[in-house]
Amino acid sequence: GSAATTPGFCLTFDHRSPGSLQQLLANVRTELPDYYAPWMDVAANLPHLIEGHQLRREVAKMPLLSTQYLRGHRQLRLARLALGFITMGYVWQGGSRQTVKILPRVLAVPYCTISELLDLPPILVYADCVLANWKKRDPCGPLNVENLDILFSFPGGDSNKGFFLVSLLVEAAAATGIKAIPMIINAILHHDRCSLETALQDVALSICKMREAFKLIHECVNPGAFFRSLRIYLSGWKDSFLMPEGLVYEGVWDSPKQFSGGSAAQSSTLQCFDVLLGIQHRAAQGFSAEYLGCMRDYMPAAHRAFIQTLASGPSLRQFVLATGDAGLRAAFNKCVLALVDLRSYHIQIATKYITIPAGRCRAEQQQLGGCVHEGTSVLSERGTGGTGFMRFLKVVRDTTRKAQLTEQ
Ligand code: HEM
Ligand SMILES: Brc1ccc(-c2csc3nccn23)cc1
Repeated sequence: GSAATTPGFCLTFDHRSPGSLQQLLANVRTELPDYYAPWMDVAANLPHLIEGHQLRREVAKMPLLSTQYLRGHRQLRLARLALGFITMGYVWQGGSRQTVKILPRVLAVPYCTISELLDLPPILVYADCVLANWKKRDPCGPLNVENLDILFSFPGGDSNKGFFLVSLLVEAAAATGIKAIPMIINAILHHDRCSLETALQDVALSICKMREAFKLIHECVNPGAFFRSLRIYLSGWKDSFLMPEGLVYEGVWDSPKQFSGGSAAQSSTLQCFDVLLGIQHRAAQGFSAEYLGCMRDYMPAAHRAFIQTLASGPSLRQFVLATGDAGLRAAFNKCVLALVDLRSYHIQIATKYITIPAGRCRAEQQQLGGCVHEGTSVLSERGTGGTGFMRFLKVVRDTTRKAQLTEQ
């Protein structure tokens, strides 16, 4: 791997290490030993079982399997992915009206055992359903929408696939920018302005490519399907009015536990670029600064460690300012502005896919007098037409914009 080696400060990419950022691109193994067929069959059939109201019956028939036959990081990630989808389906299959308060032991025991081994919370996270939920149709083919498929899905049809795969492609576009980070740290430690400027240009280009990949969302995700179905399943049970105590993990803990619903604040790449550029997000409308920080506990341990190491390393901002070099300042600001553009584009997407359908849904509600079930994930702002998360997204975008370096 590439490493910035100096006493006391070492940033490495070990392509072999589990959870490395490169793991995103390595083909996830799509099969486990047959012994785990009961999990894989239910997870692979989830939309059908949920729509047919058979999921609970299927889970009741499940044997309590041992996790000892899982070999290595990839199999643990795949087993966790399958159990995560089943768990979310099991809790939310009845919408917000009949939520489940107890996760049966045949799911809870192995799910918590594997989550403990992977140092991840026993709830579906971004690293599961975006980073590990894909396979190439043709293993030798390219990493693009035509040659990719997701492994597991919730009800909501192809919009699931679109949402998860487009997020994956945005992450994949970030890879070159992430790889430039050790070079940036190295260049700072060696006062090498030329290499630093080149590496910053790589980061800016990579973030522009992320925005390009983002455009695929329009042809791959249908707003209505997304808003109505998928987002409920990403909801969590922390500070949730639907599950005020949280979820009982039967056979694991005897009191209910709370865990946050899925959020892309769990994406390590955006948090890496924020830390690299010294962008600190402070409290914003309902989402406190620690919200972004807490979400690091919902990332793979290797990603969390990488961000921590980056945050404790030399400050790029201070270095660029100290040189007083206009070229470096310009290269730095190009990275910041690329991030602002990406977040602005993302806000347009969130408006099209949540705020507008939410408004339409509320109008229907008023006519029908009924009340559509609302999840509790940030993707499904209750009743407020999404002002909560929208303000959060705008504050994060505006904080990014303020991070530009001005002439001292
Ligand atoms: C239909 C498409 C999408 C919708 C409706 C959507 C909606 C949202 C919402 C509501 C939030 C704020 C709450 C939260 O963290 O979950 C959010 C955050 C976020 N989303 Fe998405 N999103 C979409 C696609 C994407 C894609 C493709 C990416 C690419 C990686 C992405 C990256 C992020 C990031 C990084 C955050 C955290 C806030 C930030 O760092 O700016 N989103 N999104
Ligand atoms: Br779990 C889970 C967590 C996050 C996401 C996701 C991918 S892109 C995006 N913006 C907001 C959320 N989000 C999907 C599943």
